[in-house]
Amino acid sequence: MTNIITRRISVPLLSNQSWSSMNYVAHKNVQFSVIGAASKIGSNLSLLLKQNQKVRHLKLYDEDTRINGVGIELTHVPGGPFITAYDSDKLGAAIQFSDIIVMVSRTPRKPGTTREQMLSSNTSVILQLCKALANNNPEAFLAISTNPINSIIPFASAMLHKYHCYNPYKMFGITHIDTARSRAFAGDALNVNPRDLEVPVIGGHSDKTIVPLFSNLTPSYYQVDACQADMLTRLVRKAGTEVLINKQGTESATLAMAWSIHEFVDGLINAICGSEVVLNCYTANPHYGTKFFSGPTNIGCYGIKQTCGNFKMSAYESYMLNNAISAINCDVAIGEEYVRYIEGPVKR
Ligand SMILES: NC(=O)c1ccc[n+]([C@@H]2O[C@H](COP(=O)([O-])OP(=O)(O)OC[C@H]3O[C@@H](n4cnc5c(N)ncnc54)[C@H](O)[C@@H]3O)[C@@H](O)[C@H]2O)c1
Ligand SMILES: O=C(O)C[C@H](O)C(=O)O
Repeated sequence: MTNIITRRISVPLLSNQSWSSMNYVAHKNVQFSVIGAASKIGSNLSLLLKQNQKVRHLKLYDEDTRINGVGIELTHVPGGPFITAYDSDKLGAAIQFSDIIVMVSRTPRKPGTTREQMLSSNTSVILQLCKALANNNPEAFLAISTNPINSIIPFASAMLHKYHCYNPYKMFGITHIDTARSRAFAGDALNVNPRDLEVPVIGGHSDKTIVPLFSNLTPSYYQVDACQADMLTRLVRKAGTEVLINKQGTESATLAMAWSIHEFVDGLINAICGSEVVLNCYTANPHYGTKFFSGPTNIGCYGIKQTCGNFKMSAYESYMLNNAISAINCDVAIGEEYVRYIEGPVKR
């Protein structure tokens, strides 16, 4: 694996102190595109968005023409946003004028594989989206849940940089499932309502790089001891694989994933509508010595206002973070390097 990293593509870095004093622009009734909307994640997410009062127009795209059936069915749910479905070669129209584009395609992993091994299966669909974004809507917020997040976001960022439309303030890798799981598991362990809990999760989105900070659990009168923290961390890191194995390889996490993507994008919608929000996501962030990093991120209507900075950590968490940093650096380099394999010189 090590030989791959011979030449790196540099993309501009975000400072974690940036954009702190931008004014709000009230901007309601968001237009939203879901790419990969015929899948279980995509259609469940679309159903949740159909009930989101802040969305005016929901555009559904999938390469699979069954997306038209999903679109028709959603029009039978009374009220909510106007629905349009797009298939095959209509990706450009599907993303044009949208404030937020969420990418949930393409290949999920099978038992026995790691997320890292998904890169070659999933770059082509990201490449298509980057081209369409450059040509049709470079100003949109772009949120991607396609695995492997740790490498796909650097790959997409380098691609958009090549197309002269990379905006690090508006590019998000969706890692919200890790906070959802951390809250759910901590709630069970403490026998409290998980919806009342917040757990920052930093690092990346893979077994070696998810670092939940149970020492920072809030409200702070709830505490987990060292033994519980170790057990919960292992559970969160293995949660995706556990779902995969118990669904007997037929699919990865889809329902909790649709729910958690909706909780995440609802926060992005609130940001676009003028609120300042803090959301867990994987973005450009050099603070920990990696180009990209996941953690609680402050977002406003123009995008990221401040990426996550320092946390007080237990010795156990610091140890895991150190290991995660070297793994993230490797994943980022592989993602950036993949641009050269897939594209060669820029063609538009
Ligand atoms: N970030 C996370 O926490 C997280 C969680 C779960 C799944 N995932 C990832 O999400 C991705 C999709 O997983 P899934 O279970 O929904 O897969 P799936 O196979 O159920 O669905 C994939 C969808 O992508 C569509 N698709 C394929 N090629 C396309 C193209 N060129 N353009 C548009 N759509 C296209 C397919 O038609 C299908 O509807 C995988 O990479 C998976 O690992 C990420
Ligand atoms: O584990 C997977 O492959 C899907 C996803 O990343 C998850 O965490 O459930």
